[in-house]
Amino acid sequence: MEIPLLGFVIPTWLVLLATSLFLIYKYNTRNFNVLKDLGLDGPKPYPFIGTFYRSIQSGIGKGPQENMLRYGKVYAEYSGNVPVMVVGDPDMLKQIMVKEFGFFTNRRKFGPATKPLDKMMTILDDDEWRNLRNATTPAFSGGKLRKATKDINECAANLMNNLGTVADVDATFDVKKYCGSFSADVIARIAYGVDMDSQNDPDHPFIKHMKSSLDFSIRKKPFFAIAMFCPGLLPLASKLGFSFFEKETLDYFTNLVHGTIKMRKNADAAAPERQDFLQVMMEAKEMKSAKEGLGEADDNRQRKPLTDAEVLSNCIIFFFAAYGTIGDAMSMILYSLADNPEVQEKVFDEINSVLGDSKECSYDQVKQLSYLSMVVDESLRRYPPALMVDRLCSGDVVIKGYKFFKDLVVTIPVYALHMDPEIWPEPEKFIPERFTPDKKTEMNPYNYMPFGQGPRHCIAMRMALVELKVALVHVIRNLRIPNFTLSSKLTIQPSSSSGRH
Ligand code: HEM
Repeated sequence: MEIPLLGFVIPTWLVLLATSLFLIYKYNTRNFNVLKDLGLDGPKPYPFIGTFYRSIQSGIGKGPQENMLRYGKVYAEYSGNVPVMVVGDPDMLKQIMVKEFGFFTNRRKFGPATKPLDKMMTILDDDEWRNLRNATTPAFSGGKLRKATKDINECAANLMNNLGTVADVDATFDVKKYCGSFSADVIARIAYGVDMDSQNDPDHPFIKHMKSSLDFSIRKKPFFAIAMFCPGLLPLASKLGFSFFEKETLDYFTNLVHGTIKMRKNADAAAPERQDFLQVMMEAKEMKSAKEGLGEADDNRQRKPLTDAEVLSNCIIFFFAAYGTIGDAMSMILYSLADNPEVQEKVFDEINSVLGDSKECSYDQVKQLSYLSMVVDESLRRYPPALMVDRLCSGDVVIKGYKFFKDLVVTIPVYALHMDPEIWPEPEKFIPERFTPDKKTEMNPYNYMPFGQGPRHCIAMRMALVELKVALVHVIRNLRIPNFTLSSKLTIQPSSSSGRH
């Protein structure tokens, strides 16, 4: 059949195709005025990809940095066709992350959650999240961390020995792999009581699975590209079997966790009771410790027992969270020290004066390393492992004249905040003195948030900081780092040639 139009005869299939394309286009761009109507400016969105092309052009962290300079501290982005309000204004962030937390408790979802990761703390909502966070917070108390410092020291000594050994035979090597393994060994020991030693075995299945999980190239992770460009297609992609993680990887971690739980249950009843993360989770499942150690997010609601799925999901996610973030943070601190030899020397001197002859760094000594602390803070400012965090709005609320509505995604551009020249003069420069104790007291915490902010900030923040500092104590005390390229290849001079002992 053919349709006459303006003197031309057009085949029906062509008319149907054009109409379908037009309707798809209209459907896909239907939200493009939502934020404009609320008075927000931003880069021009395109059908299907929204404004994500800006991040591809400039880098995931740098896109918002450039946009903030151009459109101001509150502006509009589109993730595919999903409206996203980017907020870099510290007063508004205080409202969103703390004062109006009730409206911004949850995070954005990237597609349907799949087993065994469907109950991870990072993606749970509202009361389910609160219950889990309250149950697990006691596992990260100061007392537990103090006890764990011995294990952290042993893993850090192992890291230093491995870096020293590899530096003797190989001028350049991938430092992130070693730092990530260090962190994985720490979490395996202090959270699950397992002596994993992935550092000494580069072919350890843990490392293989972790590396493949954290490879976000489009070839390896088409699901990631779909999540960024066309989030609307995620349910379909999920049904077609696409996922962030390979099945083999999830099976590996499931077996690892189940094996550890089984071992723990079969353990000698006379053995001293463990106090680690796994024990806290297992007790929360039995409701044994419901009364003690109420978490910071606790609002006295009825505590519910954790389910098997919650225990499994969260045991797995802790490995992922620890490997990627600590590996990134530690590599970038070592890079900063190599790039600033005078800072490295100062850190070296401070470590020696605080530790004296002691081989290990105690929890109290960690607190005395004030210059090292400034170095870590500055490196996390300059190179935050999490470039942005987000919140999902659950209802209508007005903050500083801006209207937020249900299901609006709010992005907090951490990297852009940390690189704002109004707050951090010469932001590209590595200057630990930005974080002297006095300056830290005066600082607006909503301009600096490598671990997020408010009740949903990183649950392991204190542990991560102790881990990083203890690892640095062992490495810097014994090895000099003269060279480091940003392709994450580090050159280290071992103690024999550097004169460090
Ligand atoms: C340098 C290391 C680390 C950095 C920079 C980091 C950063 C972050 C950030 C930015 C968030 C989001 C906070 C927010 O939304 O306000 C987060 C959440 C989280 N992190 Fe970390 N993290 C680190 C290490 C770790 C480690 C070692 C673990 C586990 C042992 C961990 C477990 C988690 C969990 C479970 C959450 C979700 C908290 C919730 O939703 O309540 N992180 N982290």
